Amino acid sequence: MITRLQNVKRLGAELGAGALETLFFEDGVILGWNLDRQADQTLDGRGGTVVPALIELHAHLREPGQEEKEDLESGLAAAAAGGYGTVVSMPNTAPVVDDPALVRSLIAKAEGLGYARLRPAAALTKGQKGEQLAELALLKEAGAVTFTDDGRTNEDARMLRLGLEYAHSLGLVVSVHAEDATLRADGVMNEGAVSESLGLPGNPVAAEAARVARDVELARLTGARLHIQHLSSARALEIVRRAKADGIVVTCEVCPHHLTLTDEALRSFDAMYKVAPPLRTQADAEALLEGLRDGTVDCLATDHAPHTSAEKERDLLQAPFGIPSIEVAFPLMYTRFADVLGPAKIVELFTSAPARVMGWTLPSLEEGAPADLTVLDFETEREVKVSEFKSKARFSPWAGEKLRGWPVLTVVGGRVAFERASRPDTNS
Ligand SMILES: NC(=O)N[C@@H](CC(=O)O)C(=O)O
Ligand SMILES: [Zn+2]
Ligand SMILES: [Zn+2]
Repeated sequence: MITRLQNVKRLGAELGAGALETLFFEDGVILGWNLDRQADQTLDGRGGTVVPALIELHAHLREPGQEEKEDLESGLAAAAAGGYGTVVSMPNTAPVVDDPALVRSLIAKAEGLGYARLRPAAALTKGQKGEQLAELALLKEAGAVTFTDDGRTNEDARMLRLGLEYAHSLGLVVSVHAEDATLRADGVMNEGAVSESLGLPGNPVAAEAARVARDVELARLTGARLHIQHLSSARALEIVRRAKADGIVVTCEVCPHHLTLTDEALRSFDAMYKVAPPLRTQADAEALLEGLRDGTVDCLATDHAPHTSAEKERDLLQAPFGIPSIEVAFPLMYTRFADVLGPAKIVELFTSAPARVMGWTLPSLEEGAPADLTVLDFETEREVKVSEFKSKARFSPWAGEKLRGWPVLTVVGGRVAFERASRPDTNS
């Protein structure tokens, strides 16, 4: 079946300046632009800008075992609504994804849903306990794309060393939640002036910086590919910057919440803002933005971490860590930072950049590439409405904010995975 996607612009130097073009694809593969071909189906891009579908390297989809928070269907539908065509899911589920059969069944189930593609991360250690390596080769064979004990920290340095070496021999990246658990202790927010004034237990920047320093040394030792997840502090970023200058193979991601929120938000005592690593200071957020600008930060990832409203309504000491953001990440980053970074750079940070981190073929809209694409509307301002979320987590730090850059059409493997109602405020 041939599909034509009409009325779309390509991302050029000047936003909105390009001519309206038509992109053709057949059976999930791009045929080319403006062809003289008959089509069986026509999609309308409504004047939006078409880019390769976004790639998410870090999302908690909670299946199996925590479906009250999220499941594959709600999580991948939410991802498609956020413009993503590919999602790397975290393995801190119940049970943990440390079993090749589970990896296979998750991928098979996701394929049947028709939303974003699932490319699961598997646990680095059995049960994410840090005691024994998981069966990395078999997990890779089953479809796991990276190994991580995210949700937990890699306290045993020797185990991480072994994991890095083994993963490297398989050609895969190890992704780490870099916080020293003993230093982080029972901290519920960033340790600093705000935690002191609120009398809440703090988690110091040193917990992250010290762990990043250790892990960078393990990357140096092994020559393996280390990816640091959700980097949150200026200090840790500086360590990555120096490591890169030294030629160490290390990559890192930052999350929208660490760029747009600070520990001041905790003055509300709202556990919605409780996340690991914690929201830091304005100076940290600015340093992360500079890291994006100068290339020290490799890509954006959401760390979409849904929980039930009941869980997040508990007090700060009791509530679980995590902020969901997969449905708003792109418009949020675009609206806040297009003037600093430029739209093309922001798109890159959500597309080629994560692919490069994982060592995947770079996404493209040229002939022969998979028909995974997203149409972005840079013009229409729409409000963040949690009632419209596909995610089960119907709360957001950005609820009520007016944003631009919303995905209006997401196509995965040539099939429509998401389409937004054409006018805002018509359906709610
Ligand atoms: N980031 C979080 O605050 N929470 C994540 C775990 C994690 O990413 O470490 C979760 O699974 O909820
Ligand atoms: Zn983590
Ligand atoms: Zn995470």
